[in-house]
Amino acid sequence: MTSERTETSARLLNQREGADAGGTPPVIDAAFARWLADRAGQLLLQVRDEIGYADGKALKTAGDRAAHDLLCAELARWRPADAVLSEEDDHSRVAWQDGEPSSVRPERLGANRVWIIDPLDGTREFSEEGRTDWAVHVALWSSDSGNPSHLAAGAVAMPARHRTLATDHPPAYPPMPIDNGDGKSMRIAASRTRPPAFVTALAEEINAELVPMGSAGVKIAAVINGEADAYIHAGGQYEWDSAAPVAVALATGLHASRIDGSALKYNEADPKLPDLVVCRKDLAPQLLAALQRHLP
Ligand SMILES: Nc1ncnc2c1ncn2[C@@H]1O[C@H](COP(=O)(O)O)[C@@H](OP(=O)(O)O)[C@H]1O
Ligand SMILES: [Mg+2]
Repeated sequence: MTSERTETSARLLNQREGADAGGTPPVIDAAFARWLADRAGQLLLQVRDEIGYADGKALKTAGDRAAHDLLCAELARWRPADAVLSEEDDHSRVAWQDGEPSSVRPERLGANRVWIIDPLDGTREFSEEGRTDWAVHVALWSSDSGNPSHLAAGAVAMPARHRTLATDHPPAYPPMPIDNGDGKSMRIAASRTRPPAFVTALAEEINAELVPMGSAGVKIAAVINGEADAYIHAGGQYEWDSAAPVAVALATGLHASRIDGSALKYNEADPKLPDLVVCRKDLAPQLLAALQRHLP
C-alpha cells in the first residue's frame, strides 16, 4: 500500500516534470526561492488530493518525499554548484554522534552557498483534513551575506492558505495590535501539539495569550502578518524548521534570536537549533528579560 502511494507521488512529480510545469525560474535567488517553494506547495496539494486522509502516515511520507524530490531536482538543475541541507536527507545527523562530530564532514560545510530546505513543515497538520497550517521552506545561506545569520534569501509557501512570504518582496512591518479589551497584553504563537511547558508559565507571568498552531513557518508567518506578537520555541528543532521563515522575518525588520538573545546561526556542523524567539522589535527587551527568568 505504502509503495503504491509512494509511486503515486512519483507519478505526480513526473507528470509535472513532463509538462515542465514550472517553466524557467527567476534568476534572482529570492525570487527563485519563492518560485521553488510555490512549486513544491502545489505538488503537496496534489498529493493530498490524490492520496486522501485515510492513512495519515502514508500521506505524510508521500508528501515529504514528493516535495523533497521536487526541490532537490530543481536545485540540481538550476543551482548545480550549490550545496543543500534538507530535513529529508540530512547526512549530518549521521555525521554527528553522541554530541561529537564524527569523521564524516558534510560537503555543505565547505560550500559558499547552501540551500536549507524543509520540504514539508507541519507534517502532522498536512495529514489532517481541513488544516491549513503547514508550509514549504526554502532558504539560502551564503558565506558572503553580511548579516550574522548569513541568510541571503528565504521563502515560506503556505499553499493551503494561498499565501507565500518571501524576501524578494519582504512583507510590511506588522501593525501594532488593537487592544480588544480582554486584558491580555500579548499573543504568543506556540506549538499546537507540544508547547514547551516554560512558555505556558512565561505567558501566565506576562499575561499573554497562547495561540496554538502547527508548523514553525506558519507561526513565524503569523508574527510577520501581525496575527501573533511573538513565537517562542524551545526543546528541539533543526535549522530547516526556521531558516526560511527567519530570513523573511529579518527582512521584514522583526527581531529573531535564540531565547538567550544570541544570534541564530545556520549551516553549522550540527544542524540542531533547539530554540528561538521571533517578535516585534519593541517587544524583544521585555520578552528576552522574561525568558531569562523562565529559561528551561
Ligand atoms: N522538540 C522538538 N524536537 C525536534 N523537532 C521539533 C520539536 N518541536 C517541534 N519540532 C519541529 O518543528 C516543526 C514545528 O513543530 P510544531 O508544529 O510542533 O511547532 C515540526 O517540523 P516538521 O513538521 O518539519 O517535522 C517539528 O518536527
Ligand atoms: Mg519542519
